[in-house]
Amino acid sequence: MSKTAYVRTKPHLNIGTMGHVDHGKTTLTAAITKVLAERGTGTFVPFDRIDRAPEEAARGITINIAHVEYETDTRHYAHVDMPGHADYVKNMVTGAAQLDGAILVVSALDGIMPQTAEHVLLARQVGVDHIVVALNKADGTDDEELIDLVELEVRDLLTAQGYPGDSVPVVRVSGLRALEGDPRWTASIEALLDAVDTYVPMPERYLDAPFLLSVENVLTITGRGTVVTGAVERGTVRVGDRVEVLGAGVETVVTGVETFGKPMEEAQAGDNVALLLRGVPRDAVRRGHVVAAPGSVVPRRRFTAQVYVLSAREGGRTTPVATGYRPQFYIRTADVVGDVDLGSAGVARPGETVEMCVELGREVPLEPGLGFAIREGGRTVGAGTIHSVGS
Ligand SMILES: Nc1nc2c(ncn2[C@@H]2O[C@H](COP(=O)(O)OP(=O)(O)OP(=O)(O)O)[C@@H](O)[C@H]2O)c(=O)[nH]1
Ligand SMILES: [Mg+2]
Repeated sequence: MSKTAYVRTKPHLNIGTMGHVDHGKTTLTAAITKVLAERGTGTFVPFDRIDRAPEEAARGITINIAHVEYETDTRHYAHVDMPGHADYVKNMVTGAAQLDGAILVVSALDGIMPQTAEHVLLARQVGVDHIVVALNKADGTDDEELIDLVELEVRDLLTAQGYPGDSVPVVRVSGLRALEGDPRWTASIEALLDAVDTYVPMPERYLDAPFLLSVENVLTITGRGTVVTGAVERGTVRVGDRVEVLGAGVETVVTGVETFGKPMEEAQAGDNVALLLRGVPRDAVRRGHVVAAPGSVVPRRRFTAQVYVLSAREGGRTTPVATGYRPQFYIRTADVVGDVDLGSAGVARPGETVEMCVELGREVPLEPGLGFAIREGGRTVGAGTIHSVGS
């Protein structure tokens, strides 16, 4: 590989924008890259380059297209811009699973909307412990009291979902005006980035654990082979390492490691990477498969979990679920059907937290503490954490 190598000079964190459709996530993402490009620690990524479809970008070993990278004075960030449309919550779940922190984008003009609440709930469930709020479109009104009300509403929502709503940073911004170069609003983006830098702590990285990466995307590079992309959940990986692809049932060797198109000597827990795998046919690997150190994880079908069944108000079901219920389970990047057994209780009503036994339709690597979402007919109906794992 002749490209400039990635040099690890600052701690790396994964961050993302989430929030209701049209509240300005992509505009804000573009504005952040513009402000940092002007500081000299990033490259400007225009709106239409962030918002394009993944198929259009499947060239070279590259990261999932919704990712951009930038640096502040103290950190290197990979930033994923998550779509707000309900159909894309699945991406949100799997994307959020790897976030060290999130920027919740709420339009100051519209306030919290159904997907604002859904994303916060999912973020909580998949273990995103730190949220910074961008009250976007603050250029659209002079009515500070209106924005104060929206801020209160957002703080209440965060508190209700178990976040410290009173102390979460809430920054009034305008992605659009900052993109246009308006100094007042450029400063608002600086303030947002400072809040992210200081409020989101550097997470603990399990570098000594056996390597594990859950596959987000699979690409083919003509003449070179199959590439998988995703975030390294734990451990490290280098060119020449043997790995197992769970789900595909193959063991192979990593022949290339890159981040944002730059070769890396070693990828570590927390890094967003692309791995070139020797001799693995393109159609053998899928999103949801797990690449891991050989023999380090055992795929399972059964587990017990504590599950919160979303209320109708949160976009969940209006009727209870019962033993025999068969929804989709979103675990890491996998999407698997599963049979629910509610034991002696037999039913769970929307708004309740219950214990359940689940038997998945196929084996996936499972472990206690792993979070997941339950989806049905294109919407999230539950969120849980695995307690114990069976056969
Ligand atoms: N006035 C104003 N409009 C904005 C601002 N940010 C975004 N917009 C407008 O809001 C609309 C939606 O912006 P996007 O950035 O596409 O929103 P999004 O959240 O990425 O939308 P999805 O990806 O579809 O969920 C566009 O017309 C933007 O120009 C802002 O700060 N102020
Ligand atoms: Mg968008």
